[in-house]
Amino acid sequence: MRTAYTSDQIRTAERALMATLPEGTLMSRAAAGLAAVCARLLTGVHGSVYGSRVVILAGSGDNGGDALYAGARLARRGAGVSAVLAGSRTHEGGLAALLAAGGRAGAFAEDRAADLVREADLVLDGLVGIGGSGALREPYGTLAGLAADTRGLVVAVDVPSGVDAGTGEVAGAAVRAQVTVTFGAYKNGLLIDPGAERAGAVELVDIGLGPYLPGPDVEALTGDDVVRLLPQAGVESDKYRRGVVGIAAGSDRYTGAAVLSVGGAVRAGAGMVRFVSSAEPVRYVRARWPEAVTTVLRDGAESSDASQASQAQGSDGSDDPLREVGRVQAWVLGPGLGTDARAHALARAVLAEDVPVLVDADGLSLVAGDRALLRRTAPTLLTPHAGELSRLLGVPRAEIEAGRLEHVRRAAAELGATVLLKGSTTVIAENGHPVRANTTGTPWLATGGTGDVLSGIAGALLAGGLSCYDAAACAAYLHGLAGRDAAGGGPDGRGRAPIAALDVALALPAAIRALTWASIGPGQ
Ligand SMILES: NC(=O)C1=CN([C@@H]2O[C@H](COP(=O)(O)OP(=O)(O)OC[C@H]3O[C@@H](n4cnc5c(N)ncnc54)[C@H](OP(=O)(O)O)[C@@H]3O)[C@@H](O)[C@H]2O)[C@@H](O)CC1
Ligand SMILES: Nc1ncnc2c1ncn2[C@@H]1O[C@H](COP(=O)(O)OP(=O)(O)O)[C@@H](O)[C@H]1O
Ligand SMILES: [K+]
Repeated sequence: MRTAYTSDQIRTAERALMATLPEGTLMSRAAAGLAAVCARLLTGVHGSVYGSRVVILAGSGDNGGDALYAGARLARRGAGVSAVLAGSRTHEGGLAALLAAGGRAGAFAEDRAADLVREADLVLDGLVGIGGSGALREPYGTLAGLAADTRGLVVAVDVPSGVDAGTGEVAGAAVRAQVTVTFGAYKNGLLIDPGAERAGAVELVDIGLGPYLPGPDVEALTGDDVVRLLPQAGVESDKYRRGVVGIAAGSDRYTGAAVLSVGGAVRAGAGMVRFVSSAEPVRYVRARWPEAVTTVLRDGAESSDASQASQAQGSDGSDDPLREVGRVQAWVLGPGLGTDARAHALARAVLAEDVPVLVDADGLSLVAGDRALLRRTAPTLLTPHAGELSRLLGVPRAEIEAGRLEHVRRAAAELGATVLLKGSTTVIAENGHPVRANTTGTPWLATGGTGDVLSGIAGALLAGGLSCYDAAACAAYLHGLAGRDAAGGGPDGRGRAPIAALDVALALPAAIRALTWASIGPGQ
């Protein structure tokens, strides 16, 4: 598990640790770790530290201090180090160390800074760290812009300047780093977009903070965590014990969503999928996924697919749309369902069942219009994208995208459900737990229908016995991994190409296999 913290949590832990150490020890550890990473990167881009050009963007606080001390270490190894002093003041010890090591420093002047940054092999962003707040003020904003034009690498110190360390929010200009060297522990903003995307690859330098950290504010599953949580097939398994997932999805207008949701469930390892819908989507689902057991709903009544079951409309004339469907351990409700009266009746019936229900897409619109549907005893997992959450919370979509952490938490609290907010970083909130941020995925997943696949994956895991919180996090992880694998290729697997949603479902077993192999190793 990767754990992350707010700035306040980090500061409290740092204070407790500092009280046990001679002054300056932590900054010295931080600078040593930072310099070691920079030396490795410089060797990669320049061939050696000696003779390389390093430019430090130094702000007024300790973040600038870290950068200046690290710069001193690099200067002693023969790098040409220049610092642009951008703040109203400068960390005195750090500046003295740099100058003593042969580095140079000068106050910010735009033309000079632009020339230095452009020609640098490595730009060290020490403008602000966890002490930053709000949009970057000048000249920091200008320097963040200049860093984008360097031909060298940009390395952020602790967090990319302009990224809110506690939330990942970016209020204006922000540094975009290839590598962020962070101290003591991950900060939330390194795991959640837009901040995560600005951070690039994150390297954690241990400064001894571990014992002083509280429970995390945000966490991210690793591949090993996912393997440990995933339901396994064993000798005692049968299709019922492995978990039957019911999927109520699709309409005559939207048949594809149903095919994709069922595909996600089939390929993620459901013991069995029971699919309920009107005639058209049932036809498509049966053609693509013969594994699914289907039930056709017609005109307020239902009749089962001739190949799978008998006539559904009972002699008692009951209008329970689920009466003939058979038992399931969890439901997926919503992809392509429509929002008409019949969809509403089906939603009411599914949400009345005493099993976990995942609500997605049109199911979320129905719930937004009738919150009473969420008054249930069994757990509910909602999987909105930002637009859907905007309707559920009555908050503009842009605000949700800019503040994903705040809004996913608020949704879980207000709606009394587990909430998985989709997007460039998928985040999952459940009251009383750290928010989980997903670290897999690729922007190529931004294509119609991939969310439907996700609903099926999570539904299969719910039916397999995982809690909403674990099912959501594992599904997001596997979905991201399968998306990446489907988009990837080429000799080293690092090529990227457009994908279709069905590719994600098809890539699932191989992605799970590779993950399991990596986690438990061959021969287990
Ligand atoms: N504590 C520890 O044990 C350890 C801490 N460590 C390091 O210390 C870092 C935290 O240092 P910190 O507390 O000095 O804050 P920091 O991030 O440098 O910036 C604060 C200054 O920035 C400014 N400023 C703020 N917002 C701004 C904006 N939007 N736009 C422009 N300027 C803005 C503001 O200054 P002012 O406005 O007064 O000029 C404020 O005073 C941490 O990230 C890590 O790198 C490591 O050495 C390990 C041990
Ligand atoms: N920029 C992005 N980077 C990574 N993943 C993304 C990005 N944009 C969207 N996704 C993922 O793609 C999926 C899209 O789901 P959704 O918006 O419900 O689409 P649809 O309704 O067409 O199925 C989600 O899992 C989401 O997290
Ligand atoms: K920084």
